[in-house]
Amino acid sequence: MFLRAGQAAVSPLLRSLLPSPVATMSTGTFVVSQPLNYRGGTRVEPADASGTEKAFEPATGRVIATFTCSGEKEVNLAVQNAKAAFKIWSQKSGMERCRILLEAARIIRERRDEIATVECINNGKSIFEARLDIDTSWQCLEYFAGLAASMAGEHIQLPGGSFGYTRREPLGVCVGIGAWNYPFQIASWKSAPALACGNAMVFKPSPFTPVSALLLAEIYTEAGVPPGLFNVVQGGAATGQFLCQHHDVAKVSFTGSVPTGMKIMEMASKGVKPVTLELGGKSPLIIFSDCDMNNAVKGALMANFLTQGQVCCNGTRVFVQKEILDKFTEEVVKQTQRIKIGDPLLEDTRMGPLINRPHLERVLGFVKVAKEQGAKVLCGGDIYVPEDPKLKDGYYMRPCVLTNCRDDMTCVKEEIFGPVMSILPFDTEAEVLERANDTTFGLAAGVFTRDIQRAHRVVAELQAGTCFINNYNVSPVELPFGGYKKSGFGRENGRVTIEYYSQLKTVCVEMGDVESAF
Ligand SMILES: NC(=O)c1ccc[n+]([C@@H]2O[C@H](COP(=O)([O-])OP(=O)(O)OC[C@H]3O[C@@H](n4cnc5c(N)ncnc54)[C@H](O)[C@@H]3O)[C@@H](O)[C@H]2O)c1
Ligand SMILES: NCCCC=O
Repeated sequence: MFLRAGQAAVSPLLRSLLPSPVATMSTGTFVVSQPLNYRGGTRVEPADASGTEKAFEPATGRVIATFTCSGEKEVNLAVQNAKAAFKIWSQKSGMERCRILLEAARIIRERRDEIATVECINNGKSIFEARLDIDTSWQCLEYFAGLAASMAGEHIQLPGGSFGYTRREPLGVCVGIGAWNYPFQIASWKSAPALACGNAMVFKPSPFTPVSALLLAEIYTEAGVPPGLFNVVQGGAATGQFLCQHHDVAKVSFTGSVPTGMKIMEMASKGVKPVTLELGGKSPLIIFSDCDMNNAVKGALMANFLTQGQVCCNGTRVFVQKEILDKFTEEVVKQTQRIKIGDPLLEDTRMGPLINRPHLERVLGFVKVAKEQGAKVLCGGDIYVPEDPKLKDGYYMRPCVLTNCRDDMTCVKEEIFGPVMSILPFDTEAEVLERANDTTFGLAAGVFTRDIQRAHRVVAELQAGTCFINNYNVSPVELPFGGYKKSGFGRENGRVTIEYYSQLKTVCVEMGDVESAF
């Protein structure tokens, strides 16, 4: 589908979310007037409320939706619907589930542009990036569709012809709670393995980005899942708490900050429910002097400026070996200054606005504190006002590169979650490893070097769940993703994720007589 810059065609699916008739979407025009909850295979207004929220278009600062946050009654209804659908879905064979998930993947692929457009409008990331997020979403559905058909237990021989076998069974109703930085991708990465294993899901998006999960729900229905298998409840902390405390919920998969993750774990512990926690990070990126400089510079930008720096696994502590510090820094600054900031729906934009005004101010506050603590701003770190008048109330800033950084500075220790890179010089491998690991987080890490032995030696020592060698922030769905230390536990993607959405039953079969102790 070919689109004019700043515009996207609208399919019937999306038109149902919009005031009709609408032929195209462009920045400053999108409004959602339809209900944003999804239950029992259809959009619904929640049965009760725990407050209201507004969702914004970060590019313009406009309100695009005002919606009711779900109360306990609505959460109960969503869980009941999921329970009913679970009974049907869990009885299907892996092949049957596989076919439906493949159909959902096909629909996402077909509607890639419109889903990406909604993501771009509600989140602020560039359309270029949003499309890549949608790609990793349908790929994830395809991947787990494939695994659905091949999930199997073991057969174990025992003495005297007796034997045992294991069955991999679904958990029941799983809850997914998402962050705002990858709204559609997070909903897909949680629901695809959950559904592939035979579970049902109630998903709660971030109240900042409520829209795209609804598109996923409609796609699942169109692909043929039973009504109620994937439900969406909107809301903030209160709605999330009703979900986590619900006695019919078997598992909670959470993506968000460490403080919220700790609360989720505490709530889940009361019902002895398993949790997956995908939390924050402050990841190191180590650039050795023998690196390929071009790739290392590109890697540093990939590690810091995707989605306006609002990426959990970003490599924001960029350790550079002293011999190449000046050359590397000069090139990173040059390329950072070239990043095209502006209307995220334009094809050549590579950096849109941050998620909202308070977050923009928080990120700018980190830059201010960094300066007070002695860091030097080499570029950016200030508000950017695009020329287009309709963007004047958007939440834009210039991407920032800091030098003169020390390990004890706030900008080096805390997750900023914005486009702020801290450059830190180092001398030796042993020294940089110790400094890289000196953090309570452990989500990701990266190393650039041409020395293959050093690369593997270093990643073996890095305390991080995902390590990149000579690249950064690529997300193939075949690879497990998740954290060490306070960045959480459990994994998303890769074969191992099946273990986090299923339980193992052991069946012991006696072929002889019972040898009783009595
Ligand atoms: N590791 C990962 O895969 C990953 C991916 C994306 C984002 N993140 C992290 O997410 C954070 C940014 O996202 P955020 O600001 O949306 O995080 P957040 O913790 O504020 O909110 C995340 C979700 O939790 C809900 N929530 C808040 N309080 C709750 C409570 N008491 N009970 C239940 N639910 C509650 C929110 O409504 C939202 O849906 C960053 O720290 C980032 O690193 C991690
Ligand atoms: N593409 C994966 C990013 C998840 C973290 O924010």
